[in-house]
Amino acid sequence: MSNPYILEKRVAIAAVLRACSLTSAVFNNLVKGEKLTKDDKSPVTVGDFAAQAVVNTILAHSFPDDPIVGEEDSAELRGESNSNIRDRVVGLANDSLTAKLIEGEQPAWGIGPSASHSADDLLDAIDRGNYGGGRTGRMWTLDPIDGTKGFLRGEQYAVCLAFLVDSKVQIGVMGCPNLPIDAANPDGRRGCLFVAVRGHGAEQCSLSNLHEHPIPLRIPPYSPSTFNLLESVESAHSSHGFNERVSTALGITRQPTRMDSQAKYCALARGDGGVYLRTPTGVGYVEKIWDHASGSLLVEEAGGVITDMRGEPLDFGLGRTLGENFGVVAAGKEGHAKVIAAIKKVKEEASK
Ligand SMILES: Nc1ncnc2c1ncn2[C@@H]1O[C@H](COP(=O)(O)OS(=O)(=O)O)[C@@H](OP(=O)(O)O)[C@H]1O
Ligand SMILES: [Mg+2]
Ligand SMILES: [Mg+2]
Ligand SMILES: [Mg+2]
Repeated sequence: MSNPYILEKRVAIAAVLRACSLTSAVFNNLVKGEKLTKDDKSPVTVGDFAAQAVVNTILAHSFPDDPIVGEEDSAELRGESNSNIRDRVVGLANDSLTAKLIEGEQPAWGIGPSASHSADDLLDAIDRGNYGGGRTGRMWTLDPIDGTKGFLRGEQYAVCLAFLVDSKVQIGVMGCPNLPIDAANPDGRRGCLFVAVRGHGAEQCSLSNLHEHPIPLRIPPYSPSTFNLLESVESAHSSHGFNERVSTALGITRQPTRMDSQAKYCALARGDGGVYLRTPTGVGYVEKIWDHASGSLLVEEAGGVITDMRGEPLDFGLGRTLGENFGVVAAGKEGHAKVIAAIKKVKEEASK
């Protein structure tokens, strides 16, 4: 069957590409004071706000009735005390939206030299991401910069956009500006785009040229000598201690790969690492749908399996969070079954 969501895919790719150019430019010119701290103490930069404004503006042009669950909102930008940050966000978003069209892009998508927007329009565009989520209908979810801490360190981050129908992810697009194109050549060229369409597979190509080196993604069969963990850099986001016990139970000898953001799902999908393992740190944090939606489809379309730590499917239909899931395990089929069994064993030992 052909992909029924061709336009959604093309628009999503255009939006993520523009957001990636924006975030790369922000990183190269980030100046002190362009970062805020949110109520949960996590950082947010002008790049996160501007990228959300750009993606949501583009989505609103093609799909005006589609709701969006986006990570950021504009409240902090509306106060006078942050007017310098607001001006910078507006400037960055307009630079991105008005950049010249590249092959395949359409002016009707709200982009191109005449697509400048007012500050109010762009703040409202950010707030189009305030949708509460839900079980039925069409919906998008966006993480304009996933791994903001990695972004600030100059390490891995990802612009992540997913399209869902009846709470099932149909399209996942992820831009990873700092990820090496060839995992075997970590010092080589960087910047990858990952695209997954349900029932139609997953592929990687270069961010700077979509026709360059498109590679279909397939998670390789389980192999004990190469299998290892992909885990968060931040120990507050995934329990490194629990993960280590799972690793020992599995007899893994390789060190874990610590990487920020959903770039971990991308690495897994191209066979660079064995299992994405995210285990709660015990602070009652509930995972957000935008942190996993696009990555989950990438893994599934690369032939893998993704569940929570109990083996339950991720439920994207409960609102803005994965309210009933506990941790995340994603791997090839055989590796996934082994990891779920190892988690069970570690938990049983801990409760003795
Ligand atoms: N306590 C806690 N537990 C679990 N997850 C949390 C927690 N706090 C934050 N977050 C979310 O983690 C997102 C960053 O993704 P990763 O953890 O995979 O990357 S990192 O290595 O930790 O940077 C990060 O996404 P961004 O805010 O988009 O960077 C958060 O949504
Ligand atoms: Mg995130
Ligand atoms: Mg984010
Ligand atoms: Mg954040």
